[in-house]
Amino acid sequence: MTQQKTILRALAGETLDTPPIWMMRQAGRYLPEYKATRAQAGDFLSLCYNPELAAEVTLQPIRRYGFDAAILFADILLLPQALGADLWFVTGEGPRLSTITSADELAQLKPLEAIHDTLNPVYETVKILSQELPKETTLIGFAGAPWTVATYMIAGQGTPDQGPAHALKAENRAVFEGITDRITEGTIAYLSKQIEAGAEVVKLFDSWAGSLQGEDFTEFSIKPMQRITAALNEKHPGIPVIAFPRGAGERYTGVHAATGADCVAVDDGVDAAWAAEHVQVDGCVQGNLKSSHMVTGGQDLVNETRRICDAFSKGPHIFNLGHGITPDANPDNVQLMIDTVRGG
Ligand SMILES: Cc1c2[nH]c(c1CCC(=O)O)Cc1[nH]c(c(CCC(=O)O)c1C)Cc1[nH]c(c(CCC(=O)O)c1C)Cc1[nH]c(c(C)c1CCC(=O)O)C2
Repeated sequence: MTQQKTILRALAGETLDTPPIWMMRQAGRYLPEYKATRAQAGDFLSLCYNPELAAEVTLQPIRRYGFDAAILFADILLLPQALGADLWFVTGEGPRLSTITSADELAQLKPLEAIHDTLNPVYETVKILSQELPKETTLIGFAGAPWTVATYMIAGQGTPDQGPAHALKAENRAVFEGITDRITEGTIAYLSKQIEAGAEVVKLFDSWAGSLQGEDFTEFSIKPMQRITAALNEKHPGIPVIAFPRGAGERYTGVHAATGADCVAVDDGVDAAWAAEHVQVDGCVQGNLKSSHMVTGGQDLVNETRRICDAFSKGPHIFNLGHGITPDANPDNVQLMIDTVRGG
């Protein structure tokens, strides 16, 4: 089968003259049109659960910039909510959830079949997007990886060092593993539905993988991602998986083989030349540009973009940032990055 979409070609292992490009958080608060649609929806969660408006914000950066991929507009914390956690967002601070730290609370989570009652609007967004996206644009679905989702469910919010999750892991391993297992099963069911609705690629965000030390990194970042990837490969052969164990450092080496992912996303904590030698050697890589360049722009942005393209030019590569674009970014700098990638 000949693969036309550039993102799918890179994910299949092809080295392209110009890397395809998309950007984490490309639909976000740095764009005035996003802020307008979010205001129309009322708040962030109402936007996530409104298929027409969620599809609209997903399409906005495609219209403005012509990225090679669109990422479904949703959030990694919708799955905990679907499992029964209360979820809300505090303006200027971030997410808040009801916490889960005991066997009783674990037993009260909803059964897997029930998650779709909450998540159906997300699948509806995917369906709209698969109709409305330009034919050359790849649609990426996503979920949080189990460790990262567990850190929020256990602490009830984002934490600098994921202390509460590490504490539960040390104090009550059975409950901790019960939580990560439930998230793993839920993620397989959630991503399967996204794929059935039209997602062509899925990405697992393990934003807090970096705080897992020693064996814990293998046990709680790599293994759950491997389980999810294997289950999806079996149910939906041919759908590529991108794994993003953020902050893995030198442990990025071997992540393709250990997880079975088709692509490994690297943050900005590793050098591109190092990642070419140690990570891209095993398959497609994505990421690495510091998102602060989207704020500062200028010649530094151009030089860094070129340096990353050069470092990854000998293998499959998807251009992206090392983490999400921030609200203070200048939309013109995004265009400068794209022009540099595409125009040299
Ligand atoms: C940890 C995490 C979350 N969500 C996500 C992660 C993993 C990636 C990462 O490390 O950033 C992933 C995510 N969140 C969002 C997407 C949509 C797709 C995309 O454009 O990348 C994706 C893939 C939308 C969002 N998710 C959120 C926003 C901002 C909400 C708003 O409009 O106010 C967006 C566009 C809110 C959110 N959601 C989350 C936090 C901590 C916050 C608050 C921080 C912030 O305000 O930036 C949880």
